[in-house]
Amino acid sequence: MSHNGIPSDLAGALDVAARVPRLLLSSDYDGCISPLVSRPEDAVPNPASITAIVAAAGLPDTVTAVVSGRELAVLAQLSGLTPPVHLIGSHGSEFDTGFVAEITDEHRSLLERLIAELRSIAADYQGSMVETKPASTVIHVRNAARADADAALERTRSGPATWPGVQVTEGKEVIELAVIETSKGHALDLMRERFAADAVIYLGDDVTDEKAFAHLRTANGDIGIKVGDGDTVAGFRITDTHDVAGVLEFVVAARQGWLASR
Ligand SMILES: O=P(O)(O)OC[C@H]1O[C@H](O[C@H]2O[C@H](CO)[C@@H](O)[C@H](O)[C@H]2O)[C@H](O)[C@@H](O)[C@@H]1O
Repeated sequence: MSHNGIPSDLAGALDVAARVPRLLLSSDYDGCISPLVSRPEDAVPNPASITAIVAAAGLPDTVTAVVSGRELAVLAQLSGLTPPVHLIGSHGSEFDTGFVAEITDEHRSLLERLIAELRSIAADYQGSMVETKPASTVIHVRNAARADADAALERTRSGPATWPGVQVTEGKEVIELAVIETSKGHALDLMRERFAADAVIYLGDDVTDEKAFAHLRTANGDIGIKVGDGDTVAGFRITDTHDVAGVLEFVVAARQGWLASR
């Protein structure tokens, strides 16, 4: 280990990435900037991570982004982050300019049926609940007894998750059913191109973040950092949200030092 729980190989890679002409520093929200909690509406960000992201956004030629599964408005409210930090919601499909794909009446009608079906499933399993977003709905089972949680998830998998036109994402004690395709990887591609970033750093903890890791160009200096356990294609791993703050602070300090020395 070297700095703040950051493995030394990761610290070395971050030190190189911090010296590129144009850097995109990006992260997932839940499980990275905020610890996972029982109630989604209580997901408060780690203040150290917020301070570091805001500091990075104020540096020359440094773009910052939070790419979340959350609805954009909720992400903005929970994180408290504002421009120049870029917020991208709905698993990479919802920008401040709107959704990357049009949400049609047909999509909205399918979404209404999905919400009704998930609510009917959740009603049968104490502790489960349904979250609604503009292009998707989520069944949450974190607060249900294990057997109830498993049964609710299985009914979702074998029921509404099989309906035509439904995009399924399994996450941490959740299954999300969307009516449009989403990809954090495409969101990173768009950001990279828009800001002509020479390197991209991305931190994520969940299955949905694997699409982001898969779009990184690690041979060119991009860095993917998996937070916590689980299979991943990311090149590096750290333990928890405290380490996320450590990584963000490390990048800010390294880039400030490099910028000052030029
Ligand atoms: O892409 P993210 O920013 O990580 O968002 C993914 C999902 O996060 C939320 O659910 C997760 O966090 C909750 C609060 O800590 C937790 O209770 C739940 O079990 C987790 O799965 C959010 O509610 C979802 O809408 C996001 O898609």
